[in-house]
Amino acid sequence: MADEYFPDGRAAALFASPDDTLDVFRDNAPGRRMKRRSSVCHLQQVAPVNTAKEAAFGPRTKTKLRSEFIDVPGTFGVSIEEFRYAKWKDTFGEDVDPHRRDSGIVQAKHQVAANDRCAREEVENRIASNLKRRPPLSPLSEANADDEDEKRSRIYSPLVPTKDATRPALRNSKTFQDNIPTITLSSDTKSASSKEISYNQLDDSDTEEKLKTMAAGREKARTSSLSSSTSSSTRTAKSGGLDLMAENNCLEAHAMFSETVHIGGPEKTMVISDETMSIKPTEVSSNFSVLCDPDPTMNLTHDRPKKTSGGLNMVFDELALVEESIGEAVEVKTVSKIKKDLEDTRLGKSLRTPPTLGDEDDMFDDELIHGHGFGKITHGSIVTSTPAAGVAFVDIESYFGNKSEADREEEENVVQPKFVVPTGSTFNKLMRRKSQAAAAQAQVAPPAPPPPAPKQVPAANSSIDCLSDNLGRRLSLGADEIRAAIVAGEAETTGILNRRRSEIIRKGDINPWDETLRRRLMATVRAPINMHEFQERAPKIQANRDCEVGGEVFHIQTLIGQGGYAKVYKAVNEEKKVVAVKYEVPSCSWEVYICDQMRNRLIKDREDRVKMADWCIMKVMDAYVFSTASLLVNEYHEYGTLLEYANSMKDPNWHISCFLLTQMARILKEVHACNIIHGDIKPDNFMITRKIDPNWDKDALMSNDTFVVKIIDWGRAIDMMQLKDQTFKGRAGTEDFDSPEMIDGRPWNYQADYFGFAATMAVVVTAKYGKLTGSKVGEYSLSCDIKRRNALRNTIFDIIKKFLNIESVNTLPDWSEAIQQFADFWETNFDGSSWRQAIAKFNEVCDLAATNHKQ
Ligand SMILES: Nc1ncnc2c1ncn2[C@@H]1O[C@H](COP(=O)(O)OP(=O)(O)OP(=O)(O)O)[C@@H](O)[C@H]1O
Repeated sequence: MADEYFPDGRAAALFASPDDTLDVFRDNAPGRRMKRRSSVCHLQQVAPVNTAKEAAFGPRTKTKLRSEFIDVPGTFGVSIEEFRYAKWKDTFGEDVDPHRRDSGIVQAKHQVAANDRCAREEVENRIASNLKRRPPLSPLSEANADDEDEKRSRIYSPLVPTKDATRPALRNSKTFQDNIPTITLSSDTKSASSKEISYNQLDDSDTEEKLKTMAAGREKARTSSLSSSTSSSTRTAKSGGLDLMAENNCLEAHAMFSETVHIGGPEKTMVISDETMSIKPTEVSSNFSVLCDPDPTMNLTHDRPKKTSGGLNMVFDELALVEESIGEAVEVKTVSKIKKDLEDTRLGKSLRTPPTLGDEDDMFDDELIHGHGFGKITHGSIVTSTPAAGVAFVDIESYFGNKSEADREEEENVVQPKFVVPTGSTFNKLMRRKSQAAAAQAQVAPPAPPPPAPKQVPAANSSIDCLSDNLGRRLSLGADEIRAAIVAGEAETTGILNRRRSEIIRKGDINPWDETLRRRLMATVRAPINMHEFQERAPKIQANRDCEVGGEVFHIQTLIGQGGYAKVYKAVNEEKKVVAVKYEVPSCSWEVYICDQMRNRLIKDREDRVKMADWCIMKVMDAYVFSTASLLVNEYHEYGTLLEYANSMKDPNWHISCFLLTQMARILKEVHACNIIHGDIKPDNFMITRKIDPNWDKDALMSNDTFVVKIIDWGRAIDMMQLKDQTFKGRAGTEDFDSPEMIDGRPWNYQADYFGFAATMAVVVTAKYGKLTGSKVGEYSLSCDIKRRNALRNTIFDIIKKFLNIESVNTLPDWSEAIQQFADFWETNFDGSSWRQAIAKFNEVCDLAATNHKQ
């Protein structure tokens, strides 16, 4: 192509290194995701085009390198290695050694010797012959070179140079120059040692000259590099197997800094972390999140592998499979295609194939052999909002430094269990809620006698066994504690047993949380600008420690929340701003995507919605997505969640309830209008963002300037934009927040949020979870004890009834009607002085929460 487009022979000058050629295929078209990840391209993508005079990188931009090379329009000439190195130096307030600006390890000048020229010729011949041998690559396949296989075959540099990275180059003395052995590098690593390497060194003046020309522009730089017959490229060679950096006497630097090193065949990936280096085969990991159905009629044997906490709440049921119907006709073409693909994936006996219960033995054998998916659950699988597919297995407990169940049991054999079950009511709350670390802190429960030791629990009861495991997964409590609670009669088992049959996603039905589906949907839009992806393992995170991610240092202060899927820490960033860092295992780029989409769709063509987006929708400031976990940096909200508010405010004035519920309904109306189902609406997923201004009056109810709640936790959201009218079957997964449709096994989509809203209303007004009653549409209700004196009582009951008894996906209630009901009531019954009293009380509770969170 180069020859075709540059017939005057300039091609050789323009494409001096293989990476230059790769740049040609860079797919940077607007609206498309950046595919190519060579260092330069990556930099081009991440570096903002800076039209201002000020350097654009980071708060403490001291590194000249940035302003010279990165912060210029077009941004060429600096490798990611240098950028990382510069950032690393910057954390110590240091600049980059000018001698190292070019390749990182450039040393004394090397006079080009005759044998160097020969070596270069040989190298070029080799490239030419390699190119001839290989079938021509289409531009498209080059552009897609960032696909999974290609990624696996790369090695990524550590974020900071290893300790060896700063040692001087091995060959830098003048005397050495005369005796330089000549070795030619080849992609054939086996024979590489027998080949000759050509060393090509630059001296300081050369480096300076190069820096200038690079800053002046790529074209000039290339021309000058041709004339001086030296290459300033530090970028890595790929397909041709040649890395011209070898010419720069940087072989060792390459190994340490290079973003990509190929070793052996494509099946081998060398992963370099900060301290370790291991070679592991490509892992195709699948986690289809299959749970054990607690139904004893499933004939599960007791010697089956024991499950511990983790996994997701989907059960494949053999009866359902027999009477399987493929679900509803899918109208949208993309949906049917996706659906077919998903089915193919399953039927194609891939690792994602959910085993039927009829093949249960095989299923276990198979997975134990392969050591993935279901087999993983036996080791204590991951609880996640995102069904984990394609990620290496990570035991969340050990990841967070907790003990495995096996370890615990071993310990229990030696020491008597000492955990204390809190009193009934508090414990039952614990059983129902997952995310209440902060609330729990505030409540000091009196100790109760220890429950019977887990060993004494009749293990033969598979139903209870499985049930406890299900609870363990759902509620993030230790299975032992739950089992003990069940034996002690403290756990609510009936409701769960009743709901058992709905824990099914039948073969052929779309799983809205399927990772493949999510990836396809994500691939249709550009990646969120604030998402930074890394192939390395995530750094561990601990309170009172600093944590460096993507060149940014956070001082982690305390754990402020722990959900089933993540731990949330309060942290301080480099700008001394307090932030919330959500550490999720495995990594969840979906939440970043959906927040980004939600915001974009909300404000699209609607300037007036920006405020609402800012106040009401979780905004991910930065997302660091690693291979094992993700860190989402969000604004920190000191006033806690609606759950904490409800706990502190037992009998709230109707004004404040009406104010909060109306805001929730208004937000959800917009969420649905953006074709997004949140999927996990509950009081602990609404953060209180600010106190209520005592000057706000009657019109505050419907104003766009008075929002005080924000929806967080979008990990279970469903993007209906492309799944238009699609329905699902199966449970959403949060105990007490599964809608009647899920329980009945009826098709659902937006009903999940209607029910979540109804259940949240009950908590906000009564500080208790309502229990779902009734067994068919028309009869469903929530048993919640709203005080008779609460003037809003009837309105709330009316809305609950409507939202719980939705005939079908085609008769979804209108949010506007519910909002209007609240507004009408407010209008008729508003009393200024009660409202002000209610505000004072609300603000008091906020202050209390803020004080608690500070401690
Ligand atoms: N930005 C924030 N500021 C303050 N606290 C927060 C913030 N984000 C989350 N939290 C706290 O952490 C808890 C858990 O967060 P989140 O719901 O995102 O995690 P999760 O693991 O997805 O939870 P769940 O199991 O409820 O789905 C929240 O309920 C809240 O108490």
